[in-house]
Amino acid sequence: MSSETHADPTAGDTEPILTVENLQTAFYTDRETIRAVDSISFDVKRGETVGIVGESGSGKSVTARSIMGLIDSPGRIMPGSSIKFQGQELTELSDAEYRSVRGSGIGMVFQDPQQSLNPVYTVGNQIRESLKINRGITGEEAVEEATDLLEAVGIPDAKRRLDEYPHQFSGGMRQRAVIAMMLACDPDFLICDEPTTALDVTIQAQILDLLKDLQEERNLSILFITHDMGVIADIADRVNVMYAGQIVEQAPVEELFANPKHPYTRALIDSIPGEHSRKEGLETIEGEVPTPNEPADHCRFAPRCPKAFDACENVPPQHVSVSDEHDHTAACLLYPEDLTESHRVEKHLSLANDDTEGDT
Ligand SMILES: Nc1ncnc2c1ncn2[C@@H]1O[C@H](COP(=O)(O)OP(=O)(O)OP(=O)(O)O)[C@@H](O)[C@H]1O
Ligand code: NI
Repeated sequence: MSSETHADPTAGDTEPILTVENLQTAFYTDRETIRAVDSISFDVKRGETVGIVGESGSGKSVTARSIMGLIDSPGRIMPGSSIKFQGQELTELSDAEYRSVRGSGIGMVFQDPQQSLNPVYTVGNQIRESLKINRGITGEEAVEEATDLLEAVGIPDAKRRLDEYPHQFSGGMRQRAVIAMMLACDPDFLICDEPTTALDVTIQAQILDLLKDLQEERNLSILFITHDMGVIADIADRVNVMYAGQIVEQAPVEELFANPKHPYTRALIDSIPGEHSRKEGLETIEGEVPTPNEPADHCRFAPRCPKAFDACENVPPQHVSVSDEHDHTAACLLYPEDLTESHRVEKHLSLANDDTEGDT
């Protein structure tokens, strides 16, 4: 079950543009069922940047691909999952309807710009093609619009560079060109999956600044995916921390860094290079994310958790509020802190039962 939102109903702008509820995406391989995304819920409001952070294999990209309608066999979005974009249920769309959402409503920027650019066409050609298909703009008007877009993403000498091929662009400029191509669809929503991971830190900072500027100018909503807590601190308004297919903590960004609650979040923060580590000393997290190939009837982080106790192995932690002031939840049997251990365990068990009843 999702937590109640406390948004002021009169404040139209705080209405979510994207609401993901109970999203489950599984891959059915010969050997096992991989629950890559295992019942996650979060939303994104207009004009804000929501982050998803977690180590490799935690399910970040599968979440993005699920929203974009890009899950192919042997993957499947399970019944009971809901992805609402601007009020429209995306999980029920036909392929053709989904293509039109991708062409106008939602744009996606990947880590590797090559994935979005075709090496045999000039950059200008590709932007003009997108303008034609998605907005019906052609001819001289398209050339002008394409030039404006390259300028908007900070590519110098834009008019000339329209005639160049992707390989003539540096990595950072190529990623800017991809962002320009996404903007050609005039999207309301941008999903960025590790867009700066392949770039060196200076260029990375420039791209993050560009995204912030574009967001402000165009009132874009952004879902930003990264494994890098430093990048999250820089760009996100609210953060979802993901582990083995599940969201383990949700909070506004300052609150998350000031008061991290889930032991996994603490470990992630402590592993930021240069951050002086906490007394409890978890500078790096030992081990790796397990493949989520079993039902989540326990805490998947327990084997790596310094605070785990017996119940963590057989009780599925549920999201509980961990702050009086902020919209901040953690799925961990250590909370709510003011209860005794046995009462906490009881509370999580009862929330888990409510949840399965709600699903049937
Ligand atoms: N096509 C597929 N077939 C089988 N399993 C898959 C497939 N795609 C993803 N998975 C599995 O889903 C899980 C989540 O993968 P995902 O790519 O979403 O992780 P991620 O958080 O994006 O990691 P990274 O930081 O490495 O990009 C992994 O266990 C992965 O092996
Ligand atoms: Ni990924």
